[in-house]
Amino acid sequence: MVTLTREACEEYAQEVQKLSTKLMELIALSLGLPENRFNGFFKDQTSSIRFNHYPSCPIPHLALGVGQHKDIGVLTVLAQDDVGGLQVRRKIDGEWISVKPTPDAYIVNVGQIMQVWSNDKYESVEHRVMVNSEKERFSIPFFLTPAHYTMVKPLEELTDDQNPAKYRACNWGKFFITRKGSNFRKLNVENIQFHHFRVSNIKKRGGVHRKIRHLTVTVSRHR
Ligand SMILES: O=C(O)CCC(=O)C(=O)O
Ligand SMILES: [Fe+2]
Repeated sequence: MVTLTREACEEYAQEVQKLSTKLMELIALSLGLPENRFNGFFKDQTSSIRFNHYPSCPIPHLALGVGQHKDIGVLTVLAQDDVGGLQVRRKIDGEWISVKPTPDAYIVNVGQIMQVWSNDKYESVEHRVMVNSEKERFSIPFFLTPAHYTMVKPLEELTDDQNPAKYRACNWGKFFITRKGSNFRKLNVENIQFHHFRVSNIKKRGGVHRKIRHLTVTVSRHR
């Protein structure tokens, strides 16, 4: 039995938000942008935290952990215990690769908004969670998402004639509401995705960009 107080959750949210701001500054620099380039998007951010509990199951492959998906936000900062179960999909062969839990480390997933902002320079990774046959598992993802009024589109500094925008603009608030409202209702229909806003028929020009899909960040935790 785990007891969480509101104060502990709020304090945790504030700290992980600060970490996310720092990560966004580093990502901005990695894209050749000013350190504070993303700050404005998060003034009225809609970020959220989820507390996941995965009970054990003697027949894990018949149990639903979390089905395959790509996170839709900007970044996900995931704290997990030492049980394991998170798997990422290797793009070249579609193989599911287990992410071994590293003590005192977060898993940072690139979300689809980051993919759009960077015009595919960063790429969101598909992942899923398998449950464990003996042990229950806990994880706490922090989903960094921008203000609801943000129009999500490739940053102008990262596009030009040689490298045109690969996505049309999309209002984050509307996208989120549409997705939430349709979730799990129509299992045979793909939920709204950012790739639906991809501009079709863009000719590939120039070289292949290096894709950055998955980061592991080690942080010291206050005990
Ligand atoms: O529990 C995990 O390791 C990941 C959960 C997840 O992918 C999600 O909540 O989006
Ligand atoms: Fe996820």
